[in-house]
Amino acid sequence: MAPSRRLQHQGVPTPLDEPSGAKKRKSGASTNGAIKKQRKAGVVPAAKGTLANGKNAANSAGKKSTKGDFKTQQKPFVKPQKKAQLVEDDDEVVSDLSGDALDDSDVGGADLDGAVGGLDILGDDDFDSDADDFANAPSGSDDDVVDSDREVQHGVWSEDEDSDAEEALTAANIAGLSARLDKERAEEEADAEQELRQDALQTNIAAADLDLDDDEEDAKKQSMLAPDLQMLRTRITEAVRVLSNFKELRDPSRSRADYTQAVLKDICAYYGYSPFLAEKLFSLFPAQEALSFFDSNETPRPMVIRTNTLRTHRRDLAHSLINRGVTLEPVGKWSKVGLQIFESQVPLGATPEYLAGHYILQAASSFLPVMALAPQEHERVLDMAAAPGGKTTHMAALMRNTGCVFANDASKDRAKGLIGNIHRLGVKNTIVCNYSALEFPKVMGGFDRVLLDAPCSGTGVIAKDASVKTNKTPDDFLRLPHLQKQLLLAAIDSVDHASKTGGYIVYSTCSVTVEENEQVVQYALNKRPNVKLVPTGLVFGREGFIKYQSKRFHPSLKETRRYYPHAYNVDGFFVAKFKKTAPTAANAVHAQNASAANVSSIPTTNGGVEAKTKSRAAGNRDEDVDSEVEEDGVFGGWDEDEDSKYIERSLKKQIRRKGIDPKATKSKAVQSLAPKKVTEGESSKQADKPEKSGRKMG
Ligand SMILES: C[S@@+](CC[C@H](N)C(=O)[O-])C[C@H]1O[C@@H](n2cnc3c(N)ncnc32)[C@H](O)[C@@H]1O
Repeated sequence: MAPSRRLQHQGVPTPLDEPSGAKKRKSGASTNGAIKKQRKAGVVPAAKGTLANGKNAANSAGKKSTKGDFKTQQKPFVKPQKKAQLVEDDDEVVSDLSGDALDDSDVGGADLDGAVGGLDILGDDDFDSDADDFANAPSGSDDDVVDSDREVQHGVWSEDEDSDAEEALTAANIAGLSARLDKERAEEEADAEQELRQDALQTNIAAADLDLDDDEEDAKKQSMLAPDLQMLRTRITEAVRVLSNFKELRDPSRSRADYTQAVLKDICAYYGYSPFLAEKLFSLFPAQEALSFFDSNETPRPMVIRTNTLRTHRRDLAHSLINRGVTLEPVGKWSKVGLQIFESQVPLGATPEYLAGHYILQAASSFLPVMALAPQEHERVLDMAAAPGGKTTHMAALMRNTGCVFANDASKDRAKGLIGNIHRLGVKNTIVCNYSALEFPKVMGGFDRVLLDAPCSGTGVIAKDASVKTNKTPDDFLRLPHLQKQLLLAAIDSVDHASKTGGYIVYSTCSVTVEENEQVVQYALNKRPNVKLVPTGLVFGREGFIKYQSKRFHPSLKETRRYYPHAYNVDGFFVAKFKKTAPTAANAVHAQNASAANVSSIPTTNGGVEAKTKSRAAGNRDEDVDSEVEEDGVFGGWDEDEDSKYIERSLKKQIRRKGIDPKATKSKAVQSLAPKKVTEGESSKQADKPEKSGRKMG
């Protein structure tokens, strides 16, 4: 469904197209075409070998056939007689685009950009929903450059009169897109044929036997290549149909569990998930919707760029890029700064506009946490896990480079990318720091707002990294939530409840699991009665769960928002917004310090750094994990009754990681990190007020 999806605005709920998957896999040839197309789009294929024929079903969602779908869905294109008249009133735009703002020195120079661009543009292995890989941005024909004349360039594009302007822009681009799709289709057919030949060779069918001009032969070969896919899809569709109307359609000899088990087995084979993850994700939705979710994970999301309003206006950026042969349109009415890219003749990470910091490549759903946080001018804001800086730089733009953003990340390597983006985008109100965020608010507190865009399993961005399908274990869904809970408490404790303008915390992940989202939020509500959930202010998104399997969450969890690829055509995401109403109690701070001491950050390929739970009893992590499960109870709890001996040991390890010999500095270093006994008054000072002697900034 790639092309039709790509024409949808992101964020606007779209009707589900359930049987779409069934349409997708009519033949081996279309499957091959789909695989090829996804490779072009830079999608990482899932692990091979999950299917009986040795092919990877995971990334072959039959996009080829959707070319036809796209055409039939579109109204016949009529070339616009008049050039688009665009009108814009950009709230977020900084009106003064002075020479200073565009000063080359702010751009950070080619070296820096070159060094950093990799993180932002060429993607990184880590999980970061912002770091799209546009190096493979498809290049197309020349004939789709639309309206490069001055009338369009000097038009004004109004957000408030959005529909006209958006339609005009869309129409202006659609001709090029249509032509390009035709060309792509022809190319894909050629590719598909080529791949069919290769696949046949791999499956030991003699190349000489292949006569692809012969229809009968062709059909025979195809059925030899992909019979299992067709069978699996049919079985999945049928089981889902029964599960959706179980009373009426069930075979009386089979229970719901029988059907579910069977369909999960087929889902694992068809899409390439581990049984564990397939079940976890399947259980989030009704059966039919789960299928849509799995299907949508096979389709790359549209490329999106965020206009840097510190440097330019969206309309100007759009026109510059259109003139370079980029086909684009506004991402949707919900954002004033996003542009959705359909096609580009130039690598989007190397345009002059990119190098001058006029935009950043950023997934649409990554806008949402910052929009929910809504940082205000002149505030003091903390971004706890900031690299590579998509959200930090968005915050700085909303704050119009006033106030101060502390952009922290535990990974030094990723912090380099963060610094690069800050320079390239002309951000001047930000200080970068490199702590484990668990150390806040000890490092610094008293913030008006804090964003915790937490390290997570990435189950919302499987379309970008199919390895998640197989590389997540049950242990990950204990360790990550453990870290997320501790980070969230640290975020809460770092906020000034008495802030005149703020007092807010936003928690977000690019994961859709309940363990990493509602359970973490519920944990924070349990541990910090001085916060409450408030509306995110986001205009779309599904309500968070207040009930999931045997778990029950506080009714205010309805204020949180879930984002799904199949529902909104954006990466899977979760956003919760808290308001802090009072200082954190002294005993809670003490407990937090003790608990945090038992979580250390270790580098991983997933989000850069993640938690390693320290043994709380006998140095055995499994025991520790088990005990957490017991303590978790309904909401996922945490026991602060820690053994000081182990806390101290953990603190020493922290000191060692900082390159200090704990023996040499024993008393001082350990004392400086160890939780202090404080009175209630002192505690609130410590948690809610900034420390004057902040360490290691910049
Ligand atoms: C989802 S990414 C953040 C993406 C970022 N907010 C953005 O918009 O570009 C999660 C980040 O958390 C960082 N991280 C992991 N554990 C951390 C910790 N204990 N303290 C601070 N940062 C941590 C990782 O290095 C990673 O960069």
